[in-house]
Amino acid sequence: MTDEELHTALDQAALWLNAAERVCVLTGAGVSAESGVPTFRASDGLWEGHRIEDVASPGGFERNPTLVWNFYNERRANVKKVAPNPGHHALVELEKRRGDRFTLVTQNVDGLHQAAGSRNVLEIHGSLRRTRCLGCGTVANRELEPLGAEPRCPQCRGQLRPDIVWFGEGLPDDVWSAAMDAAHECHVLLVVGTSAVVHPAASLIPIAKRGAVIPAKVIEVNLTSTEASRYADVGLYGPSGVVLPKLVQ
Ligand SMILES: CC(C)NC(=O)[C@H](Cc1c[nH]c2ccccc12)NC(=O)[C@H](CCCC/N=C(/NCCC(=O)O)S[C@H]1O[C@H](COP(=O)(O)OP(=O)(O)OC[C@H]2O[C@@H](n3cnc4c(N)ncnc43)[C@H](O)[C@@H]2O)[C@@H](O)[C@H]1O)NC(=O)OCc1ccccc1
Ligand SMILES: [Zn+2]
Repeated sequence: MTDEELHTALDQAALWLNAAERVCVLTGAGVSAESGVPTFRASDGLWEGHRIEDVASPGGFERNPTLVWNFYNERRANVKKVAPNPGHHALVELEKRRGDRFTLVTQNVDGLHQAAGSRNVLEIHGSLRRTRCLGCGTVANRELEPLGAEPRCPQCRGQLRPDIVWFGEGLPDDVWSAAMDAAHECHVLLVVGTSAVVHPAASLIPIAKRGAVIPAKVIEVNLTSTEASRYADVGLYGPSGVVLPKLVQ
């Protein structure tokens, strides 16, 4: 996208954003790429030669919990080394201007939105920072402290798993229904750094497009066109760490 084209698209997007009463944002791995968190696509969906769907799945955990915990401990250790980027901070600024008429729905489990200062964040795929006990069900915030290959529950010594939504698992009802409501009621949906391939997360885009009262304006921010592009009213193609600060300035 030429600078001229990006400039024109930014003007249009800013107009819709400023006119919108309710704003919803959907983010994916791309918003954290400039912080040094690898995206799924960047690794061709593979980790150490394993298809991510195999590692990030209940079956994978049953077969080899140590392998799965190594996968997540490696990602926890990496997130501990990185910081939010200007894209995360721009979304914090956007929320400040909107207060409770702003909802940030993220597919990311890295917690970088909250680390940047975002408040109304819906983690529809869970978080690297939480564990869930398969014995007593306790969900605990363990931040990014090292957890070892097979962590046990401090309460009941039960087996712990990451509090993350794996492939083939349903999303947490309360968080998912809040996300659907936010998409349904928004006037602008900002879709940032997602390939929009994974479901049901990607279905938030057509939900917003249908809209409760009026169809939402969909603004896509990505390095390239995606499965979401057919719903986009305007596309801002460039690194989100560069484009988002321009959009909210
Ligand atoms: C692969 C896909 C086709 N498969 C699915 O969607 C499956 C199956 C399925 C269900 N319904 C369907 C309908 C159609 C087809 C398939 C399905 N869905 C499920 O299994 C879901 C669960 C899905 C959630 C899985 N967990 C994740 N994450 C946590 C784990 C973990 O993280 O370890 S999904 C995970 O992958 C997805 C990766 O996508 P992105 O984040 O978009 O990242 P990606 O790398 O793909 O793209 C990055 C983008 O950024 C851009 N980019 C890069 N750098 C930048 C930059 N600098 N700036 C801007 N943009 C940038 C790139 O261009 C690119 O576009 C995210 O959602 C992420 O959270 N569960 C379920 O259906 O359960 C049933 C059920 C229902 C009810 C009750 C019981 C059971
Ligand atoms: Zn327990």
